[in-house]
Amino acid sequence: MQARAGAQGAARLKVEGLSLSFGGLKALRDVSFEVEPGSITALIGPNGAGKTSMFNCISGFYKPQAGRIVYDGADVTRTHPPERAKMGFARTFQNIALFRGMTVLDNIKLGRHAYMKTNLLQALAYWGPAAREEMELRAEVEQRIIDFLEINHIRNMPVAALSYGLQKRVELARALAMRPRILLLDEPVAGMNREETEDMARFILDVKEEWGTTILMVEHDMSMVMDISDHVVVLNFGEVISSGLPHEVQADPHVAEAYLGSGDPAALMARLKAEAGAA
Ligand SMILES: Nc1ncnc2c1ncn2[C@@H]1O[C@H](COP(=O)(O)OP(=O)(O)OP(=O)(O)O)[C@@H](O)[C@H]1O
Repeated sequence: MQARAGAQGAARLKVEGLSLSFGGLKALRDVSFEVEPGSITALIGPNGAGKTSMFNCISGFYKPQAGRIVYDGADVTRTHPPERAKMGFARTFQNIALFRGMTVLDNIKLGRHAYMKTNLLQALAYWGPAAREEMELRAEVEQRIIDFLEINHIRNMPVAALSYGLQKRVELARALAMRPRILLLDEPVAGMNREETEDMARFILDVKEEWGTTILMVEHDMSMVMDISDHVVVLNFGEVISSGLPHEVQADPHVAEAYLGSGDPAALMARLKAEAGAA
């Protein structure tokens, strides 16, 4: 399949007994879960549950005091973010991290180049045809991503001129340009209206289905999480309190308790759906 050629095979991620403290505060306590290759796994939980801390451990920004992060069988716990990027990790950020004055296309190109040690012009001069082939392949992948995410019409526009929803889409494009084996999405639909949320949910599903990429996302929009996830992990006060299929987690009284302070799953879903509808 043409689109699948952009990805390099889905990765399996295992988090084993991870603990992280900030001084006396335990942000994560003995957290374990697994992200199956080619799945969409959602990490959810109330504010302060430890989701961002977990994400930062997985992408290498935080070093946990205990536990391991195992990527396709290799312990990557102590590796730095650029090394993880080379291994196939790519992420988006809660607050969009794009170069606002630059065009969409240049931002997408930077996603790839940021992690290259060699300056591209030098590479061209010294390696000649091999480097040119790599550049051509990269341009082809970039164009495929632009077509895939339906952003061809804005490719030469500066990011600052785009709507919030489109900026989030460009961030996804930039992450995809790294040809990731695992994509980490930090609140991909936060701040979006309903239509933008539905578009983004469709693109995330398409990335999984057409590229076969493993996806782990942190997200507060419960109806979107329940619609597109294969597996949901729930954190509360730094601990995993539930995990399973979306409908299993939805029916788990521990989850309702954590969000609502009551053990009534039906009341929880009614509230979360109302919140999603109001967004
Ligand atoms: N850099 C930090 N220094 C000190 N404490 C921190 C730091 N980052 C997070 N914490 C604390 O760790 C706990 C977990 O926070 P974290 O941001 O991981 O939760 P979260 O689930 O992502 O929350 P939210 O949904 O509000 O983003 C919180 O009590 C938070 O105050």
